[in-house]
Amino acid sequence: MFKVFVDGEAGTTGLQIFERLAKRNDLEILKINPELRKDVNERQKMINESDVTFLCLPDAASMESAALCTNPNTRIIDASTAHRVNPAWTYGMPELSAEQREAISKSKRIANPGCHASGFILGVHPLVASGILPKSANLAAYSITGYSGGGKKLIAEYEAEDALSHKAGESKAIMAPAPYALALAHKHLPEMKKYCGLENVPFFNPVLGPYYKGMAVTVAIFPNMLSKKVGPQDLTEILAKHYEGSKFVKVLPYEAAPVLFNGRLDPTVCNDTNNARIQVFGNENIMQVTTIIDNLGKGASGAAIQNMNIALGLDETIGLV
Ligand SMILES: NC(=O)C1=CN([C@@H]2O[C@H](COP(=O)(O)OP(=O)(O)OC[C@H]3O[C@@H](n4cnc5c(N)ncnc54)[C@H](OP(=O)(O)O)[C@@H]3O)[C@@H](O)[C@H]2O)C=CC1
Ligand SMILES: CC(=O)N[C@@H](CCC(=O)OP(=O)(O)O)C(=O)O
Repeated sequence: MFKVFVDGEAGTTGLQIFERLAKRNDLEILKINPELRKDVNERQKMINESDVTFLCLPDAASMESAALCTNPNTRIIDASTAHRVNPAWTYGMPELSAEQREAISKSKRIANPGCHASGFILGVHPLVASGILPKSANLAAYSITGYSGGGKKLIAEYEAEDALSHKAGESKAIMAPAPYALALAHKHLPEMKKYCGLENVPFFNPVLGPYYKGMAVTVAIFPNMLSKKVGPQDLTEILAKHYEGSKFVKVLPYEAAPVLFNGRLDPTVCNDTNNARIQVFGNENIMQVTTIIDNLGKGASGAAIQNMNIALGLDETIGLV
């Protein structure tokens, strides 16, 4: 039976991975003494005893843990930003291509994608790969996210007693959507650029909402960016062809007048699943590609489990909905 260790199991991502693993009877979960969970020697022992170790830690601690691994058979799946554009690691997005899936299945070092980056890349990569969107395109995107994306610290801020309570006529900054990363240097930009094959760093504006989880990443597409004249129906077909047969990525049909939640987009529709839903909106004069995921699902823990399944040669859907 494969042995699995979660380094950082007390954190937001770690806890979700741990909960998903606990339901499985095909794996043995290595448990660390909670009092020793930050002890380097104890972590080193667990990592080297495991067939798979998930790193659910801040970047510096992830790099430290990766360096502790000396067992050549241990596969490391890192949820942090530390190794995502490091060529010695495999980017954990099997939906990029058959080659990427194959690379993940053979890799001992897998970098799990960032949540915003997952939404962006799933929507943009197939358009670049098909040639319809040139690599030189200057893209602009925004992403609406729940506060769990910021881990324990942000959750505590949003869930502080009374933080989200609201009376009519009373304004509270925390109740309003909050754009951040305003220096336009968000930490997911390098992976977005690299794995979409873009020449230029995109404009990217994440917006934090006063709700726990769920994410919608939207990219603007102007006709003069494209290599030939196409409309939203054509972009939908390119995306649908790329994700044909995908277990988790669904491309919704194009509708000129989409049926949405009271006329609005619902960033929570993929919550508690490992699914991504992509839809193209607009008309032939201006379009947008929107990808919805659970930031803790396909944006973190779900993707990590999917990568583990592939790396262990198992059915990629085991333990995931
Ligand atoms: N939340 C999300 O949506 C996503 C998060 N990620 C990434 O996953 C990683 C974990 O994030 P998240 O779960 O949100 O963060 P949290 O802050 O919720 O959890 C991090 C955990 O790591 C523990 N930790 C910190 N330093 C060490 C150390 N030196 N040794 C052992 N444990 C340590 C913390 O301990 P303590 O409990 O004492 O604070 C905490 O339990 C980060 O790199 C994050 O960027 C990736 C995708 C999405
Ligand atoms: C709401 C919020 O703060 N979200 C985090 C991203 C969460 C994520 O994907 O994390 P890593 O790239 O660190 O793995 C952010 O935008 O920095």
